[in-house]
Amino acid sequence: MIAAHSVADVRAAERAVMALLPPGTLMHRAAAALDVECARVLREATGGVSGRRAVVLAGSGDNGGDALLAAARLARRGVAVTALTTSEHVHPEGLAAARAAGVRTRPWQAGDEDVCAAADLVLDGIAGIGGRGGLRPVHEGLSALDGPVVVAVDLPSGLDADTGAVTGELMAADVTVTFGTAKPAHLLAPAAARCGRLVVVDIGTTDHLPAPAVERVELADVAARWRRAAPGDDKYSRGVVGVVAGGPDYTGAAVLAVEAAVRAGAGMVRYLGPQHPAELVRQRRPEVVVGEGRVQAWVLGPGVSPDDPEQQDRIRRALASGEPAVVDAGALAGLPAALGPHHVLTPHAGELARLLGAERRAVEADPLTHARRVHESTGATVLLKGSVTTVVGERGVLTAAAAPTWLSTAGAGDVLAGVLGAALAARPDEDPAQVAADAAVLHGWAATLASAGGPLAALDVADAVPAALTSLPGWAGTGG
Ligand SMILES: NC(=O)C1=CN([C@@H]2O[C@H](COP(=O)(O)OP(=O)(O)OC[C@H]3O[C@@H](n4cnc5c(N)ncnc54)[C@H](O)[C@@H]3O)[C@@H](O)[C@H]2O)[C@@H](O)CC1
Ligand SMILES: Nc1ncnc2c1ncn2[C@@H]1O[C@H](COP(=O)(O)OP(=O)(O)O)[C@@H](O)[C@H]1O
Ligand SMILES: [K+]
Repeated sequence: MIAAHSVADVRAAERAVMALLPPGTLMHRAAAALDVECARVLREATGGVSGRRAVVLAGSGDNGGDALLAAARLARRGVAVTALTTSEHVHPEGLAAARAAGVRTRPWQAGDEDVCAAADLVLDGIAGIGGRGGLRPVHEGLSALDGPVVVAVDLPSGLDADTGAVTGELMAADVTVTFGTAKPAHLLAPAAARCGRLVVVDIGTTDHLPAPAVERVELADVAARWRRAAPGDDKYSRGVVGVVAGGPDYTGAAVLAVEAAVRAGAGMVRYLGPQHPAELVRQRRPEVVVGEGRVQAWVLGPGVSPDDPEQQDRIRRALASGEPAVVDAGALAGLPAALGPHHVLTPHAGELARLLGAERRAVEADPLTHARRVHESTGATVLLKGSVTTVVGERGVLTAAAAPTWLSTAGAGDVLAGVLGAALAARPDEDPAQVAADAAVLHGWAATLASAGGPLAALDVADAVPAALTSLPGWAGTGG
């Protein structure tokens, strides 16, 4: 798990530690880590450090102070450093240290993108956790910078650290060096993709940080939590999944959701739907029972039309049953007023936008804020799909990343719904958001195996789930 803390919590932890240390200690720790990372990156990119050219961009806040102190250290290693200040007021001690070490310093001027482009490395210290709104117009040209390695101090300047919203131009980083803990923007879409490799540096604040605001679930976490079949189990205790999916138009969604639930370890799968998809489901998976009966969790909506009265009636009854449910695709169309955290809504950005009456583009620019809005207005757990999947539940925010981009293929969402249904049925007493994030991580890992770097078919993702489970790091050591 990678933990990220809110700006308010980071500032409080830094205040607590600073009260115990000589002034400037934390900034010097940050600068020392930046210096080491910049030297590493320069060596990787150019084969050396001394004699290489670096441009350091330094803004008005402490982020600029970190950058200037790092500039001084790099200059002492023999790097030719130019510091361009982007504000009239920059950290005085940092500026003095940089000048004393031989750094050339001057204010940023129009056209300085070219100076940056000619460098081996650019260190972005324009703004950190106090920044937002994207690069200022005068620096916007940096968004097209091509050539030098870019290292961001704390985060690419202009990102909103708490939400990961991208509301303007940014200079994407190859490496981001952050202090004390990750910030939500490092883990959330769309910001995470602009941060490059993330390096979290311990500056002594760890013991002063509360519970994280956002957690990224990793493969080892899934291995530790995924429910195994135990000697005392029978098919009912392992969890029966009821699938209401498919219709006259979308028969395949039923097959995909059912296949995924079976492969993810459901004790039994019941299918409810019209005759044609039911026949296809039976052909593909003779294990499935067609018809009503008791279930431990529901998968509702893949391939269901909003105008299909029989399927919509089954969905309504399932939502009112009190059992946990995955609420996907056609089940998102007419949500009842009474939803709870055991209902896991699984929209993609377009579906979430429709739920809110918002623009899809607005959701994509700030997925967390929009997912949170749906969680707050419905009471349901919200799993928003995308290159990073964001889960908002009662106890906080979880993310699943690292799915291959080839997963953006028709039917992949139906497979996720089935995997999640099996997990909810098997883990009835756990936080549904945690279960949902685990399912999304497993789904992404199964896609990685199915893809092997190339195109994949959604059904292959479902079929890769058992191998994905057994290849999780720590699976064997944790009872599998
Ligand atoms: N407090 C501490 O002791 C520590 C702070 N650290 C550094 O301090 C930073 C936070 O410092 P600050 O609170 O001064 O905040 P920033 O350094 O992020 O600066 C905020 C200022 O930047 C300007 N700004 C905001 N958005 C901008 C944009 N889009 N473009 C250009 N300028 C913009 C505004 O004038 C704002 O007041 C962290 O990101 C980290 O780099 C580190 O040194 C670790 C220890
Ligand atoms: N760019 C991407 N990189 C990685 N995974 C993605 C990307 N875009 C979408 N996904 C994942 O692919 C799946 C697509 O689901 P969905 O949009 O519901 O498709 P469908 O409705 O066709 O089944 C989701 O699990 C989503 O998180
Ligand atoms: K920065």
